[in-house]
Amino acid sequence: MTERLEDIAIAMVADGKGLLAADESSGTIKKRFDTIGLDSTEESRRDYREMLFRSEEAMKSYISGVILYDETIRQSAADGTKLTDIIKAAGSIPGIKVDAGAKPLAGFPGETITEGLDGLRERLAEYHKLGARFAKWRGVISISDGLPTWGAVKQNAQALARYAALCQEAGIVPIVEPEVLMDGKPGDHSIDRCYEVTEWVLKTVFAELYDARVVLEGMILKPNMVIDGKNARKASVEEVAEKTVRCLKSTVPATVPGIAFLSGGQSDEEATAHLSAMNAAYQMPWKLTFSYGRALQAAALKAWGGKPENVAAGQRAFAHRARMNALAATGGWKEDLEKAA
Ligand SMILES: O=P(O)(O)OC[C@H]1O[C@](O)(COP(=O)(O)O)[C@@H](O)[C@@H]1O
Repeated sequence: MTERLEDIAIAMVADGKGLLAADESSGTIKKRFDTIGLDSTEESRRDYREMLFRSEEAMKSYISGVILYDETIRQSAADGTKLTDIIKAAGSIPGIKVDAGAKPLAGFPGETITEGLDGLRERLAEYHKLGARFAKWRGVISISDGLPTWGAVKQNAQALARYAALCQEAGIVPIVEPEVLMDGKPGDHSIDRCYEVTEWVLKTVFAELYDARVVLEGMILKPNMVIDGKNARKASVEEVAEKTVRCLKSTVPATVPGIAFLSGGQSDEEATAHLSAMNAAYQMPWKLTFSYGRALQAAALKAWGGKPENVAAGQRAFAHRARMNALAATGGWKEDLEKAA
């Protein structure tokens, strides 16, 4: 039976479910493990991710898909079961990060271009065999005086579009992630500047997707929220929700089935509150859910602390955050639920 891209995309944003971004590259996972004083080794990375994927209740009820890293999609659990089989057994879909990271963009000081297009067709064919049914590529846009430039916005959008077209050719749903950083340097930009840049970036990305003949029904968008820079004042939850929804409505075609936000350095509860406020207050043509890395994992990582005896505590922390975000995906999260837990 052939799997239709449209059906995979719809399943990825099923009601009250969202994506777990567990695709930290080696450098990023090392940074995360440093916070709990744990060495990043092939085994510790496996143990950590196995703990998350074996959180049965959370995976079955709240997580529609998991974004994996190249190492993880090939890894097996301590008992020899493939990690992808654990994910599938929970009714969740394995996905894969296929970009090779953001590298300095020649001629554009302070800006980056995401690499990884060379050989991508062949890699996608292999990932499909390994069980991946969706992929992810992240373009990174920084805000500072005079940045971003048109050159960087355009080149990142073109790379995202070429990646997305290759994914669809391979029967893989592309998650298109153009991230306007909130925690870049200096990070003191206002929410209105974030709005302006995000709108520009999304308009450019959808123009490039159109030129590349990407089928919008078979993709998911992973954007940043419209939010103040990390070192600026903090807008209210209502303001973030209103500006984010307005920006998305003016840039994202209604045929896109779903939008799954990145958390980008927001605290766990902020990321949940913002998502819930959008879903509670606005009518939208697409599903709005989460594809969080840090905001889904930070509490679990801390509770686990790299110790086998803390696996159950880590899983409880993960299940709680997954449930809170699943509620937010339908607008039903309340602050009291955090306190009660
Ligand atoms: O290691 P990388 O490639 O820099 O990716 C960083 C992370 O950014 C994300 O795109 C979003 O994560 P956050 O929700 O933590 O911002 C994840 O999918 C990914 O793991």
